[in-house]
Amino acid sequence: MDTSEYPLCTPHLNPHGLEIRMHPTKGRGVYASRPISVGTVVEISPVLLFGREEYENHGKHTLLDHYTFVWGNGEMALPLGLGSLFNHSSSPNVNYIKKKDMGYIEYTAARDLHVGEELCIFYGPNLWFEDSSSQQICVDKDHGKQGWEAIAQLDL
Ligand SMILES: C[S@@+](CC[C@H](N)C(=O)[O-])C[C@H]1O[C@@H](n2cnc3c(N)ncnc32)[C@H](O)[C@@H]1O
Repeated sequence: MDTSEYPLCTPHLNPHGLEIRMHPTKGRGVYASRPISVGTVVEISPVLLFGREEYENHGKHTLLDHYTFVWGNGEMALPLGLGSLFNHSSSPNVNYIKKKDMGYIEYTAARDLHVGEELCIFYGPNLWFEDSSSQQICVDKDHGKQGWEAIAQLDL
């Protein structure tokens, strides 16, 4: 994914001082500028929903496919706000829960977070890119069928 056109740091208003910064290999990511305690709700992202047909015929053939979460019943959800910018970690420091009835995703600190630390979520076991945080090579050649869909299996 080419993120070279983005600035190194993007202004963002967040009550916990989260910042959007450019990581050398992962692209943009979300970082703590202040200490954050375990259990803090760090972000609430309303979602933009795509129906099964629209996503199958259009969305999944675009950049959207790097950002959408499986929502259920064939629907896919694009988090608006910081929710689209959390990178993946196999040992995430942020948990999330899909509030399907309310149409948003809530992200919570899984442990105490330190200044300068990147906030990451777990995308699932089937990645479509090389995970540069763990140095593990884990490329799914058929990510259109898996990738984010693995998150639905976890469905917190
Ligand atoms: C939801 S986006 C996250 C925000 C993205 N970094 C950006 O700048 O728009 C998912 C994409 O970020 C990149 N990414 C996320 N986690 C990564 C990781 N651990 N290692 C390498 N790339 C990662 C991959 O290109 C992936 O398709």
